[in-house]
Amino acid sequence: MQSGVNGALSFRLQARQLACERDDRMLFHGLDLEVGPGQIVRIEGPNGSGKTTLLKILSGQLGDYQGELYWDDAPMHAVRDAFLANLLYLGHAAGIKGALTALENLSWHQALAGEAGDHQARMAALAEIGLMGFEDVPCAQLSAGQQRRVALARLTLIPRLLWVLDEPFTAIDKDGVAALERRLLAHAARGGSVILTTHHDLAPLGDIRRVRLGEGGTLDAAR
Ligand SMILES: Nc1ncnc2c1ncn2[C@@H]1O[C@H](COP(=O)(O)OP(=O)(O)OP(=O)(O)O)[C@@H](O)[C@H]1O
Repeated sequence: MQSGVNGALSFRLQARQLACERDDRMLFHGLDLEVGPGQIVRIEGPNGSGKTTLLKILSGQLGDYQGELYWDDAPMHAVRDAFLANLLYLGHAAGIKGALTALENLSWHQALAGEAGDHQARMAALAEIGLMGFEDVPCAQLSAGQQRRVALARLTLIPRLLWVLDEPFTAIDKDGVAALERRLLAHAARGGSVILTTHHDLAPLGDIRRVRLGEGGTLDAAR
């Protein structure tokens, strides 16, 4: 597996026969999934069907499930650090600290990711996401959509092959949705991959695959 988006890429996240139960209810079972360079996978399903739970399992945040995860054909537990070095996870909540400014939040996230980063790059990322002029405002004073935009600036600042995005379009306006769709496609075109959930009706996102979680643990996979 190569770790640079600009290099020749070959990586693979595989899930085999995943199953997860919550409160005596099977969210999903028998789930096989494979994601590699250039692919976008959308996890679909009604509220409570297990989409967030699945994304957390796939991003290594939960251990209480059945089945196996592999990164580049190696069991996840054996290559966890290498996997995490290639992962960018954006959760359902924006993950922004309200007391910090947009710039400070980005510095903080870069530090957490082990990325040095610089002021100029952060300013450019905020400009790209439409937040020029708001860089020194405490995020608690930004709107929900602006806070989400600060979170999304991490996609620019923290280079990772695999993006796992839980409802990334939440609170984003129409232009922002279109810009994020373009960004996802561009990431895939450069050889990255995306696993996402969204309740939005998206424009066709290239060669997107869909995995649908249903009530009672049913599972459909369709293109
Ligand atoms: N830590 C937990 N402990 C117990 N039950 C949980 C836990 N986390 C989630 N659940 C339950 O698992 C089910 C699936 O939750 P999850 O958040 O994965 O659904 P979702 O498909 O992402 O829903 P939504 O579309 O509303 O975001 C829900 O019924 C939820 O109550």
